Amino acid sequence: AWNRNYWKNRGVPGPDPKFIWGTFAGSFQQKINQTTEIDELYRQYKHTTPFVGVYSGREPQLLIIDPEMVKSILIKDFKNFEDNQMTTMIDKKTDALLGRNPFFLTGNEWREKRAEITPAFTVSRIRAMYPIVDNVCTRLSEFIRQGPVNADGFEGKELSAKYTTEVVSNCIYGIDSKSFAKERSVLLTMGSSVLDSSSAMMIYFAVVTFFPIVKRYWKKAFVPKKTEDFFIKLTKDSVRMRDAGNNQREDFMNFVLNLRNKKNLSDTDIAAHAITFFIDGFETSSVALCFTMYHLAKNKQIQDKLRNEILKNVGDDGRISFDKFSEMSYLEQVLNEGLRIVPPLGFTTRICKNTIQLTDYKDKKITVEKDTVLLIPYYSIHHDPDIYVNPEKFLPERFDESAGGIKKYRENCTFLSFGDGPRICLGMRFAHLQLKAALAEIVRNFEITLNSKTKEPLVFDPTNILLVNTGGVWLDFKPLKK
Ligand code: HEM
Repeated sequence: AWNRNYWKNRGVPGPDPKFIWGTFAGSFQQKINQTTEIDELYRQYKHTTPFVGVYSGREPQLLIIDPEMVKSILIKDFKNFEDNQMTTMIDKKTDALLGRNPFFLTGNEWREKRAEITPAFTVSRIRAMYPIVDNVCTRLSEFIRQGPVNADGFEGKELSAKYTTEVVSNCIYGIDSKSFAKERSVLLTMGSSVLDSSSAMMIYFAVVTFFPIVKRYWKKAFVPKKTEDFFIKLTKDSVRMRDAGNNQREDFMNFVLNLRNKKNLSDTDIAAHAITFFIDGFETSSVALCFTMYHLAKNKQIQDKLRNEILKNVGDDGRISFDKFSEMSYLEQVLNEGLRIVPPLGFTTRICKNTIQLTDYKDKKITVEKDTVLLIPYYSIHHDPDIYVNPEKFLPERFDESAGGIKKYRENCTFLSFGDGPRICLGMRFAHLQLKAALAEIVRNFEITLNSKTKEPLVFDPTNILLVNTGGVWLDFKPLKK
């Protein structure tokens, strides 16, 4: 029988669950994005309780509101909350590629894979990859200059995905994926099909929350076989080319191949490392680029101020050198503000490894059982007026050094676009570089304006796990004189 008073009996406040869906009726039925549903609860319960009792289907979960508690879970008391909910959904045998991605791994396996891949993102590796990124940027602006297919603007997310796909394919596979064409490239189609499985995932979640036992017998493979084969073949071809002595460069594949020699990795291991970069990096980054351009289009003054900074940093060869990116402080603020106002991952989950006790605002101790899922509301924290003044406004200056920069937000664990603690995003530095390079390229060559086809206010697509505007973000790019 379903105990719908689970939280009430424990003295934890929360809305009454609906008969079938529990708390998140809108997202289960794919009518409302779950981040939006979580955000409504956050606003409703903030100040009254540090955590809200919710139900995902029938499964009791806890939505954490209190920032200090968020900090404990992600950082201070990490050992009790090492894993996210996805780690319980993926099976290494059925999903060869996702089953080797740190995001989906637990325990020692997670530690090992994470440690294996971390050195791929040192500053010196990223510096070595910069010429590749810079080359993709020149092709990006050529592509925009040719104009959209019809006179009705570019869709920002699709344009951004062309860019991030091209960066990834050049940095990993050493191939030009022909993303900058009117049609979708094969790689972009295949990459999207990895993530289109997010709909399949939601159905699986729904079944599993009603009948948890299913999880033991039915591990769903989220990556379609065709997609898996495509990426394994692509990797093998790329490895063969490298082994034959062609295409030697200090990119991501070069790092993985050195690793192979040390650790005896199989082709599938290599393909999995490569696809980690692809899956975890290409869509999150394209969401970030898309919404940052959206806010620049809506704020001409900010766009002009940014353009001034960028133009001062262009070298004699018309390009921007790697070191300049760490000197452009306004670009950094704009990017951080873009990531704050729409963190591509709107929330995350953590699982209690042991039974724990949490204290509420009346100093009452609440027992939280082992295996309970905790929801950490990244988007809501970013839109909390007690944390960010005027949270709905795009204000890069809030991150100005004279106001304490981003440091104070990081220290309080209130800037969470990349998560925090030992599971913080592995690709953060790389994401920063590729986003800054694209923004610098676009803003110095074009004036970005909003196309009236964009539906406002923004409504996050209920079928996507990441935050994406329903109907797209349509932008126009007016070429500026050189
Ligand atoms: C703007 C772009 C990006 C955003 C917003 C982003 C966001 C995130 C977030 C929020 C997490 C932590 C999830 C959690 O808290 O549960 C994460 C983890 C991760 N990210 Fe990113 N990411 C981005 C780009 C990238 C790139 C480019 C790569 C790879 C090259 C990457 C690789 C990873 C990996 C491997 C993890 C899992 C880490 C672990 O569980 O140990 N990400 N990312």
